[in-house]
Amino acid sequence: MLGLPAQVRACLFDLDGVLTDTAAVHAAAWKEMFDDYLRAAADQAGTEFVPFDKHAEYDEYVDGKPRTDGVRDFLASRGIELPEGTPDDKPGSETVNGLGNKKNEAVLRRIHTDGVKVFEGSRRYLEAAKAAGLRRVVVSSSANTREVLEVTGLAPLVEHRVDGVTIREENLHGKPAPDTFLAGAKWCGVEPSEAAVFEDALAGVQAGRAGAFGFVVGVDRVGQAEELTKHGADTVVTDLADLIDQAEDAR
Ligand SMILES: O=P(O)(O)OC[C@H]1O[C@@H](O)[C@H](O)[C@@H](O)[C@@H]1O
Repeated sequence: MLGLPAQVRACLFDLDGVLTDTAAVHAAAWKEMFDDYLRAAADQAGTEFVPFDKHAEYDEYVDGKPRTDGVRDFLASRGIELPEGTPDDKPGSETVNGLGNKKNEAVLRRIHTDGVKVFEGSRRYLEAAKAAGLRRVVVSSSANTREVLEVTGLAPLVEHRVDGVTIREENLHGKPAPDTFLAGAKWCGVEPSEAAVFEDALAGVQAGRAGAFGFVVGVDRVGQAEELTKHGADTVVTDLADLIDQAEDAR
């Protein structure tokens, strides 16, 4: 059904880059924050400023992960370790939370000024999944999931959210650990083998593989089909509507 194996009863959708065109918005906000930090650090140390690469470094160290994991993992790749701080640290203070808060200001500013675009093929897929009686949960690392689902009008198509707020409140491991997707399947009352994961991030398909889900759909928005397959995708599409079309063609 809908391009999924017959045993699948629940769909676990990532948000940024799968349902909404917000992966690039996040990447740009990360770059703005990291470049300010790296430039100031290089000035202070008298070393060369090496900017954040919003494609290669974003995909490898940041994409799909909870905010503080993204800060920590990227800085570690540059040999930098900062104190954790606390969630209410002033945006821009030199802690993992302070830098994360600054990135959040940047992403919210961009969301409010530029708006959020929904991938129409994804809206069509959500509607088809609802009509087919499949369970529908959004599983995202973003603490801004609720707001994004509301401003885009996708909220009524989604039954439940496991997001950055849930991760913090319930102390879950973020992607690439499978915990958030497992929580989504549990909420639906299905086994992981009866759930399909839809992901555009390498950390996300990796979580799908780690949780032994019934099917992992890699959504390739940036030309990384091969990497998605290597990290755990069972199939790769460029648009969720392709799955509907493939299923119709196969009839
Ligand atoms: O900073 P937020 O909105 O809580 O989002 C955390 C992460 O959420 C993921 O969905 C995005 O792929 C990442 O780019 C983002 O950094």
